[in-house]
Amino acid sequence: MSLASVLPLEAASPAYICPFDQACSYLEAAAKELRLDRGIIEILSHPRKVVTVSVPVKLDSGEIQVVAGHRVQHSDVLGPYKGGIRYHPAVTLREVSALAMLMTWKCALLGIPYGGAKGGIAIDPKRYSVGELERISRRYISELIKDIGPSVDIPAPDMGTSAREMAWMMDTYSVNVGHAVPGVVTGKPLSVGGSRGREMATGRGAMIIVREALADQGKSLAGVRVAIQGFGNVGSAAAELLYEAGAKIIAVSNSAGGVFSQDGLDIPKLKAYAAENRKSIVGYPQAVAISNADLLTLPCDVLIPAALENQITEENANQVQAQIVAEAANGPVTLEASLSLEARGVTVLPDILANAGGVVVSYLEWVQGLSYLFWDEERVNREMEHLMVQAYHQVIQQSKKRQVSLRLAAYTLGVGRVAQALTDRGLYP
Ligand SMILES: NC(=O)C1=CN([C@@H]2O[C@H](COP(=O)(O)OP(=O)(O)OC[C@H]3O[C@@H](n4cnc5c(N)ncnc54)[C@H](OP(=O)(O)O)[C@@H]3O)[C@@H](O)[C@H]2O)C=CC1
Ligand SMILES: O=C(O)CCC(=O)C(=O)O
Repeated sequence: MSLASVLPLEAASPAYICPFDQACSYLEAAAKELRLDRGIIEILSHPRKVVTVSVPVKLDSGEIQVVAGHRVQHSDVLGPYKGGIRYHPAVTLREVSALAMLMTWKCALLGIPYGGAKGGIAIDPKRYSVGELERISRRYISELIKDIGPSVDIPAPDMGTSAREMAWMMDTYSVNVGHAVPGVVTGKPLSVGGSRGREMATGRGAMIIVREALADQGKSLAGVRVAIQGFGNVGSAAAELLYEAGAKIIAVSNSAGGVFSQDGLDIPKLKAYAAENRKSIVGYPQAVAISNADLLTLPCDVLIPAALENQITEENANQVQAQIVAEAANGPVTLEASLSLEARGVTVLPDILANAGGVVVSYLEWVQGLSYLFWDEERVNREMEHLMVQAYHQVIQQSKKRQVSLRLAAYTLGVGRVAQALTDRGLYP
């Protein structure tokens, strides 16, 4: 039985690519390669717990609106559930379920003692005031109070959320239980027990993985031409760090479109422009305007999709000109597109590896909080880099040993570790 029979069907256009079906296909492929028992696959293809809550919010106008909030806990075989909370209009239960499953494999691949979860609310945060977002965040977490906790399920930021929302959530949880519980969320501001380095962590992790992949091809970051889709937390941090390392960032984009410069964008100037223009990069004077679709097919060495799922599909995969595609977003390349890119010799660095820097520093934040001892940024970055480089080499080794793609190598490692723990714990009926 697949989850399709458990999750309600959501509005589907003919072009709809179900993220949960994609996630299950990856699981199936890894399980086949590992010759896993059907019973184990059955367990792992179902989230352990799916919670949907109604979140009533009083808008500034006085009107009451009710939005749906989800939290999907895929697996806690290796430790507490872990994963971000997304605020985006396209959030669906199937998407959140897929992202929760990816978190399970990501944490296992990186060797951090967590399971996988994800949360989401189908709102466009740009359409709400700060006060409304605070009320939504607090009510959502109040509704989930019995399902989360520092040793149960630890949320973190994802698209549309940041340290600000994590502080509200930490406060709401703490007030509910009667004492401060910083460990209930990660990605918090430093003032309430956040970790140095968390804000840049996902982008930094992506930069490290790209650097390692280039090194394997006898190249360095210096002078490499990079295009980045998405200029939010992940995309802008990756752009900044790659720029500092000497790469030429020739294009970046956000939901409104992109900017391109043949000679490379001045990323600090572009960030300053975005800060002055309510995060918008559109209209940046020292570049040419391009569309998101154009960005993906630019001639460049490295393409970093750092926004939404399903951006590179069967439709445009054969137009991608980059030699390396680093999935800083979750699920930006579909299964079919991945196969098509790999068949052309393009290196696809899979999401559960390329964007794991965020959850690794979340783990380091949690460890620091639990031990009441906070590190300087240099130490946080060093510990993160160690885990990222180690995972990268494990994936490369696995890929060579099994003669499979990097994605399948990463999945076999993640899925294999969870399956092993499941069997050792005796949870396999
Ligand atoms: N934050 C984290 O620590 C982690 C995030 N990720 C993944 O990285 C991705 C990005 O997350 P994050 O940077 O945190 O999110 P943010 O909300 O900070 O930024 C998202 C960026 O994507 C842009 N965007 C949205 N829709 C589109 C579109 N249709 N085309 C092009 N760009 C678009 C946004 O543009 P605009 O500002 O105009 O809306 C914004 O620039 C997600 O897939 C997330 O799951 C993975 C691991 C950890
Ligand atoms: O930092 C975390 O705990 C989770 C980050 C996340 O949601 C992700 O890696 O997709």
